[in-house]
Order: sequence, then structure tokens, then C-alpha cells
Amino acid sequence: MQLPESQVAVLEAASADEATSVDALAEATDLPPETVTGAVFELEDEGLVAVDERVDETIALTDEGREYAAEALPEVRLYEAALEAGADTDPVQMGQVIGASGLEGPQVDIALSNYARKGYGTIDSGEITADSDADPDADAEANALATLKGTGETPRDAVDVDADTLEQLDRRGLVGISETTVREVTLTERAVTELMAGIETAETVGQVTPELLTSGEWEDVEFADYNVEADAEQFEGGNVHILRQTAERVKDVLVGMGFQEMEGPHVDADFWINDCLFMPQDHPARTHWDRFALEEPTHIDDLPEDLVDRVERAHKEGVGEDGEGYHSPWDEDFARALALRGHTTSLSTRYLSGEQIGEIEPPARFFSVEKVYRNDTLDPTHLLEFFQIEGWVMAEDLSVRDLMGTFEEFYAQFGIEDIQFKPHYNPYTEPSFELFGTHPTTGELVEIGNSGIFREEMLEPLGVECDVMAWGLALERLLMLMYGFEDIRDIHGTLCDLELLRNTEVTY
Ligand SMILES: N[C@@H](Cc1ccccc1)C(=O)O
Repeated sequence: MQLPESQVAVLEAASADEATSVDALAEATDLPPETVTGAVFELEDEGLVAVDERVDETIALTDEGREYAAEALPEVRLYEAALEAGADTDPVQMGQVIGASGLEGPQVDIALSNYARKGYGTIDSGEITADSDADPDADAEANALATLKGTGETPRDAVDVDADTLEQLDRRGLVGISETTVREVTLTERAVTELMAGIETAETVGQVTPELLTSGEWEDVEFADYNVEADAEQFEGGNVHILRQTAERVKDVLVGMGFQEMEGPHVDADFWINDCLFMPQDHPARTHWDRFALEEPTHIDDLPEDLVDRVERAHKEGVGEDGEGYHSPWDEDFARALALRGHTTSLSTRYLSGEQIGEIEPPARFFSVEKVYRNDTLDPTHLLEFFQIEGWVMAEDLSVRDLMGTFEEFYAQFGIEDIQFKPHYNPYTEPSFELFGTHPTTGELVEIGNSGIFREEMLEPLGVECDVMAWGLALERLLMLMYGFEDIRDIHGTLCDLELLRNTEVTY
């Protein structure tokens, strides 16, 4: 019998009485594990070896886990500081205990969120108590960290920690659990017989080289078969972020629906962001808490004078015979102030006014998929910046049916078929609708956008004489519905879930 060199080496290193792992074979033969795995599959096909497969779990401390194993868990440090401060007799001011504990940055939150859960005491309206019966020496998580301290990747079976504690440590990101497939190989009777009869090494070539080609030798050599099922080393190459991929897909879909792309500044005058949208200057969203103002420069230089006059008049007197304005002061200097745009509707006002690319004739459709900035509180569905899918359609006669139909057509392209609408209020649209979709795993309704038909008070000063329906949709929320993640921070920023970003398949 003739076999390629690597298969012969594996047969000679394996045994008929005892199972040998691929790693052990790789070591014994001095071949890379991938080559051994390939050879093992070939030999299995030929009935020369039996392969036993199992999945092994190994456990290792993460960097954070190692840190706490060396120092103490943040909640234990908090407990010790609380005891020190006498919180076992009377509640103590939280700030004082945190200061004394030496905990800093994110560790403070970590300590607080585990403190009460583990019965170290209570935290209530800024005060902390310590339960004198609590015993840090009996803290299962701390003891598990101590057990794992100083070990590297350790087989699950060899780690003396109960399943619940391990799960908790995994959830806290203090241990990493990885799975590996272990293959063990035993020689079959046939292999033993063949080995006794003697197996010759067939010279096979695994790879065509320039030398083989130029010398013409390739014509005579025997090539090794490819095994497309063999395990290969895993490569983690660069990848376009799923948010960017989806933004591109949204653009393609909208272009396919006949839309043209708008562009414009991230920092803009409040005039374009708010005043042109008939947003009163005393609207709560226009206070300094909600906007990111610019320190330098603070104001825009150029605004079209005629337009400023018409917008001012609409704010003060309203539009049309029965028009009503806001009867509140309107200040041009306030309108000139610069800020990071809180919505991309500033692009729509620039385009609709004719200032950006000249007069636009109906029918026309425009969109953008761009960043906007808001001073929100960070939580699973809010960030300080996100991507807005802005869009509008200008035509002679538009109704709510056109608006709803457009959304249904748009979202259906992403497999989302159950959009719901809720009446809403915007100073610049009438009627207005919020859009909701259903989260694929939690089943909760998620707000995905805001829309409406622009009011006369907005369109008339801009010089638009026909109907315009418009919207702003959140790209990140669309992603949530498509891929089922629950926290926006899984895809953005320092806490992002690399597994999710690497493995999510974006389909066109
Ligand atoms: N500007 C709105 C979206 C919107 C745009 C155009 C019309 C109606 C609503 C928002 O950011 O929520």
C-alpha cells in the first residue's frame, strides 16, 4: 500500500490500543495540527483509523478577572470600606465610603451593582449600610477567582467551581469559556495489518510552486487530494462594520426607490436646524441642555436675508389668512448660533429652500443617511450620536397613505413587515406619526422613527408650493430589528460585542 507522507507519519504515531489526540499526533510527527487533521480525515475515509470527536470546554480568567483575583472584587472592597466607616451600625453617606474604598471609574458601578445582590448590605437614597453577618471569605465568586488565579486555559472538568458561580463570572466578563473540538484517533484492524505488510510513502505535492511550473516537473508529480472538510486555522480579518454595511444597503434601497442623496454640514446654524422647521425659539429642545453648541465659531456668517425675513414673519404672524404665529420674540442672532445638528432635517430645509442645489421641481425625492448628535442619557437604546435615515418626497398631492405605503415598501426590503404607526406631534408636520417595529427576540415594540407631512408654516417661507412628506428614521434601531441585539452599545464604542460584529452576516 502507498500513502502520502503525512498519512504514513500519522499511522506510525497512532496506536490500536489507545486513542491519541490530534495535538499529541502533531507533536509526535512534527507536523502542523491542520496537516494532521487533514491526514486523519483521509485515513478515516480509507478505513485505517477510527476518529472520536468531543467538545472540550476550557476556562481562563480575563484581564479584569485577573485584576480582581489579585486585589479583591470591587463589591468586597466597598463592603470593607463600609464596615470601616461603621455602616454596620448606622447608614453612611455613599460618597464617603466610595472615597475611602479607593474604587475608581467603572469599578464604582460594578461594586454598586453587585453589593446588594450578594447581601453585603443596602444602598438607598445615597446612603449605604453594611450587613455585619456577610462574610467576604464565603463569597463564591471571590473564591472561584482565587481558585483560578495563576492558572491559564484550564479544562472545565479540572476547575472546582460550581456551574452557577461560573455562569455569573462569565456574565461579569471575569472568565472566558472557550470550546474546542478534540479529535482522538485509534488505528483500525486494517491499519494494523497494512502496517505489518509495510506501507510505502508516496511522494505527493501539496502545493504548486513557480519552480514546479517553470521546470515542467508538475507534469510528473502526484498531487495530494484536497480535503475541504478539514479544520483550518481561524482567521479574523478586517471587516466592514455592520452599521456601515447596513447604511450602504439603506442607501442602495432608497436609490432603487428613486431617491437622490443630500449632503451638508454636521455643524449648522440653528436657523437651518430649527427655525426653518417652524420650531419656536423657546421650544424646550432648543435650550442649552439639549444641544451641543460650538465654542468657536459661535455663529454662522451667511444666511439668506429674504429667507430669514420670511421665516421670522411665519414665526411671528403665521402663514395664510387664518395664520397664527407664536406671538413670542424671534431673534436673528439666536438663529445664527452654531451647533451639532440634532437631526438631519437641517439638510432637508437647506435643500427645500433652494439654497443648496437651486430650486427643486416636483416630483422629487431626497434622502440622507448621516450622523446626528443629541444630549441624551446613555442607555440600551440611546447614544449621544446616531445615524438618521432622513427622507422626503415632494409632489402635487400627497396623503398619509403615501407616507405609510413608502415605509411599508422600505422596511419590507429588510424583512420587516409589521410596522405600526402612532399619532404624534412635531411643530413642523401635520399630521405626524411615530413608527414602531417589533423586536425579534424580546417581542417589545421599538420606536424606529418619526414622520409627517410638512406644514404650510414651514413650507411657505421656504418657497415650496406643493406637498412634502418627510421622515427621520434611526439606522441603529433598524439594525436592532434586523439582527436582534438588545443594547445599542453592543455595536458601538468600547463595550461593543466583537463576536457579534465579527459573525453577523449582512445579507443583500
Ligand atoms: N426630525 C425628526 C424626524 C422627522 C423628519 C421630517 C419630518 C418628520 C419628522 C426627528 O429627528 O425625530
